[in-house]
Amino acid sequence: MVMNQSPSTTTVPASSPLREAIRAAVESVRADTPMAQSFTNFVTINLVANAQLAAGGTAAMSFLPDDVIDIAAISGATYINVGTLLPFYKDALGEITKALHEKRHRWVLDPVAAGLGATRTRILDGMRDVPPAVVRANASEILTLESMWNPEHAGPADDGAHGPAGVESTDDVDTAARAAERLALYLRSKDAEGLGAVAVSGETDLVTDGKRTYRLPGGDPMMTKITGAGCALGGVVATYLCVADPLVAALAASLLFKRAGERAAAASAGPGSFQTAFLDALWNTDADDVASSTIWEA
Ligand SMILES: Nc1ncnc2c1ncn2[C@@H]1O[C@H](COP(=O)(O)OP(=O)(O)O)[C@@H](O)[C@H]1O
Ligand SMILES: Cc1ncsc1CCOP(=O)(O)O
Ligand SMILES: [Mg+2]
Repeated sequence: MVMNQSPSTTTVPASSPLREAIRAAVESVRADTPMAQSFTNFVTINLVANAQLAAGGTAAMSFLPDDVIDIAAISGATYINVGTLLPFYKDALGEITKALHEKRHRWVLDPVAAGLGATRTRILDGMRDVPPAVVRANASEILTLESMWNPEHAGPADDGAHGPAGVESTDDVDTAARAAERLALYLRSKDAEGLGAVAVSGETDLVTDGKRTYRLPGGDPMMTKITGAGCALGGVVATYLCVADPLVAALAASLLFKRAGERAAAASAGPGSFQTAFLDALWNTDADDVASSTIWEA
């Protein structure tokens, strides 16, 4: 489906500091091969690592708190995903996120299935005071996490929200726009440098730092027919976070995925070949392709 531009948005000009920053992030990852470690779910862990490599970075997966905290010292950023919960996660994630916050080490959270089950809620609630630099999630997860974390939560501004979902979204991206902006402001209020961003994925992605909000059309519905496109996107946001600020990292990764999804759909015949084509497309999509993408500013 082709998404039309809303009359209330403008297109970010072809030549702009934002596009230059996105281009620089993509080039810098290709040139410097930064490492972003992950504590992620065991369904999609392989795709996350391969996507990070295909974007030009490197990967390291770990689940032992001491190890994750030690690796943070040589990792440009960390990716944390709560998709598949194991008994030890309850204590491990609290210990890790507290240490990352104390070290001012930047990390990305994918709150997979936020709102589903008391244990996941307890784990995410435990991150409220030590939050990440970037939250990357689908619309339902953003709506749930924002209402859980933000003391300024404005109530029913997100009319039409469907509440907690499984790993798939039951809400559209626009429904979560205000919540994403409030969540981004909350992240920034907790960051030592006042930086933070939220990336909401869907048919048209939304990326915001709470003050500026961008919409990124494109991609392909086939991206929802493989497991882990969202998780891999979170991992690649962490890869870009090694070299760029949270807003630019979230934009660069989201745009790379949109362009790669389009290429992969054109080159594949179904979910199996799409996943392979998608990794190839991440590898073959260059900084020009990413930085010249359509970007609408709200
Ligand atoms: N209907 C769609 N059309 C085009 N791209 C999509 C669509 N749905 C999701 N995507 C893309 O797929 C990737 C994963 O997003 P999403 O499926 O929302 O995440 P999650 O797997 O966490 O629910 C993102 O790059 C997003 O832009
Ligand atoms: C199927 C599944 N179950 C727990 S985590 C997970 C993967 C979710 O991946 P994504 O959020 O990228 O769709
Ligand atoms: Mg997800």
